[in-house]
Amino acid sequence: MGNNTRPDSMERITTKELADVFITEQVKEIQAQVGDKKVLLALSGGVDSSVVAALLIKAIGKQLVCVHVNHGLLRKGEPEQVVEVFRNQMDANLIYVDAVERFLNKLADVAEPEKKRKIIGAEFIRVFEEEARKQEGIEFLAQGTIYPDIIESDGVKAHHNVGGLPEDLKFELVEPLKFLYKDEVRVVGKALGLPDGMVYRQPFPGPGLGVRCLGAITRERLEIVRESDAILREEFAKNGLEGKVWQYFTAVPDFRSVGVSDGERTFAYPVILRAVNTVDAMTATVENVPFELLEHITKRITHEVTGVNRVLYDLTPKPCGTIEWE
Ligand SMILES: Nc1ncnc2c1ncn2[C@@H]1O[C@H](COP(=O)(O)OP(=O)(O)OP(=O)(O)O)[C@@H](O)[C@H]1O
Repeated sequence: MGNNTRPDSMERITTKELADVFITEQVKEIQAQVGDKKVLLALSGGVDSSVVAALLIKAIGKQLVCVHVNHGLLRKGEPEQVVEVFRNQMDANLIYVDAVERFLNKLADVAEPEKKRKIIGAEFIRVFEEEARKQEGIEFLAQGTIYPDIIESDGVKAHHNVGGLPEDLKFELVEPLKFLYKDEVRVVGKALGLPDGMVYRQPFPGPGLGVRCLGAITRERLEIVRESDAILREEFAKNGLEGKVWQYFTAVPDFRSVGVSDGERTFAYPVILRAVNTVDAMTATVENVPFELLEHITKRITHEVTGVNRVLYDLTPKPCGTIEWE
């Protein structure tokens, strides 16, 4: 597994120049490690795996096989962005797996949050394993392990990422970011030419929108979560809150309430807005979003998203709430 301690001499990567030096070094190391063999990577479109992908494309081009799984729980526009950036712009070897039906069928009628998370995690490994078995001659698995992942696991565990693959698919690991902190990963990503929307993306839970579509997931409510989240993100970006607020999203409960629209009774879902700031995710405070902006977002969501008749703003800090609802 190699050494897992960041060398004391390693300078913090804060500028493009430092990032370029890191990239040049890593390209050489990756080429030396991999030779002419093939490398597999699960590419979520999140910062870590995207930066690993861009680095490996630079080092070994089409010897890298990226697998992106659309499990139906990604944010609006995300799968399309992965295809656009990696397949169209970087000419990567990208396998796009449409597994939406498969995941949603498995999740039907499952309301318990931990059970939902387990199903999503297990199904992800199964889909990834199937794709891995279709490939010939893979010898390496690239992972977006970063230094906090190693610190959190005391350097003992190889990593949380695509752990869980069966024994016969235990490839040698390629982990070029394993000594970097998140801010350094972003600087490297920018130097590699990844779009800002990818490099500065806010944290997104592994099970995706699945834990924001509260209770048993339905296609109707999942669409409400996705569309309302897109409106919230658009408005935060327009109003200078993107990059300022640590995390913001919408959640949709599994009950409806009575409302009125054009003189007619409605019976529709509420959308909960959440916007929080934190340093270490152990505690969090609620962002003081201007009231007029909350009103504007409420108006847009209730007018533009079908099946919604109320919008609520979650004022709960952590503790006693958690950041996510499930
Ligand atoms: N939909 C997906 N398609 C392909 N790979 C995925 C997908 N979701 C997660 N992964 C893989 O699992 C890893 C861990 O996912 P997790 O959601 O915990 O994000 P992370 O550790 O913040 O990494 P990232 O920033 O790359 O998303 C990712 O780095 C990626 O390799």
